[in-house]
Amino acid sequence: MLLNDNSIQIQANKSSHLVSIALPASKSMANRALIINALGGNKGNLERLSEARDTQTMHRLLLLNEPVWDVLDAGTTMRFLTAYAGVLGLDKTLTGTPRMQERPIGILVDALCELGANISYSGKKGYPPLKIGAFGGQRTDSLTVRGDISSQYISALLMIAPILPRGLNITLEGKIGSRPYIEMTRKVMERFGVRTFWKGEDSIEIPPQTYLSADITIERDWSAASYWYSIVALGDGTEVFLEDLTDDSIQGDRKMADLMSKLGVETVFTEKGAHLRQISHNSSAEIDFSDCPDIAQTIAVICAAKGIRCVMLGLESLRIKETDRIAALQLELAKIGSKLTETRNNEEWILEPGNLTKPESSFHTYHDHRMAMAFAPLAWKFPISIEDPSVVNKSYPGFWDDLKKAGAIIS
Ligand SMILES: O=C(O)C1=C[C@@H](OP(=O)(O)O)[C@@H](O)[C@H](O)C1
Ligand SMILES: C=C(OP(=O)(O)O)C(=O)O
Repeated sequence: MLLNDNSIQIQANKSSHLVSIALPASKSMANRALIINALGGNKGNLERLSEARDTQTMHRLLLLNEPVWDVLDAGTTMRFLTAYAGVLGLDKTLTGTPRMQERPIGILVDALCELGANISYSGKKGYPPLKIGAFGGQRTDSLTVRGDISSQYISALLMIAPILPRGLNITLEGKIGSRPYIEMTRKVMERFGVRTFWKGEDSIEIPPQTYLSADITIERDWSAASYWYSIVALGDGTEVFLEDLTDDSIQGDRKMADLMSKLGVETVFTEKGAHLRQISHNSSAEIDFSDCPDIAQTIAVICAAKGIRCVMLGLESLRIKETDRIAALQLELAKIGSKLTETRNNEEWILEPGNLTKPESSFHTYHDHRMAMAFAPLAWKFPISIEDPSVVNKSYPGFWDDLKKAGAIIS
């Protein structure tokens, strides 16, 4: 489907049926595999690379011998390429969308410069665009980095660490958010023959090592799966089979299956994938999203639409993603009568569901793929319209076509 319109109308067919969906591959896993494979001389074989724009951009830029790398709106691509170009001493300007230029990167740049990289800011200090130059040789083998802003800085440092002559010791300071993404990085590194070691709770040692060649199949995306849990939860009678989605995933968003067992969806894993079916749900929930920030929007909409009061914790990082996701949720949830209120300064938010009797039906997406996909399942409750549908291309370009397979009429 060509997606150039400013908005689409969606009306769901509510008859009971089973739909089988091939989710896109995980852009997080794919972007790690691409960087690591490049650091190892591109000897590995990566199967099922994600069609997500973030991954396509990473792939293209790594092959592109040009002075300017434009990552568009891809956070991992920006952070991972900064570390990659920084330690390889590539002469590059790294830039991105206006929003990317508001997403902080100072913690990573400071760490890389301490290590010996030559990186300066072309615009505002602490933010892209960045100008990268020659690597001045390794100046230290230990760094202390804040863990409470973005785990992507830590993943970026982890991946370049083994190629440093003296290796690296990274000590993390403060609360560590998105920890499963750090573990995903360690696991993908391990598939390429490189070992890293936790020294206590907050310190990781990476001895100097060589990345080996590896054949890797990228896992299906658990963050993308979350929208199908929502469709099953809201679409009484719709059952979904998610092909090749695995129980023993390296993705933290695998947690969706456990959370949804209390919020109205049962998961049965088979050799071929995951079967989702609606079950009864609790009337309230308390969920900490520190480990899985990308499914917060999906769950907020599910709770709002099913009348579940939800205490939401660990949402701090949402303010610096593709948009300020807390502000965006507050505005859009209000249209369906729900209130999201901050109760403890930056620590706890309460979602009070309203009733869906007179909902507004037109939703803004704020350049954020997850706003579009989190609100789309509401079409299984009432006809809706979603602004800027092509925003989904960042992680899930086939989303609207898959929705049609599930009986949605999209115009
Ligand atoms: O490393 C990754 O692949 C990601 C880490 C998370 O970001 P933060 O670490 O900034 O929370 C997540 O929100 C993002 O979608 C992908
Ligand atoms: C936050 C996200 O991505 P990134 O930070 O890589 O832009 C996301 O996909 O939800």
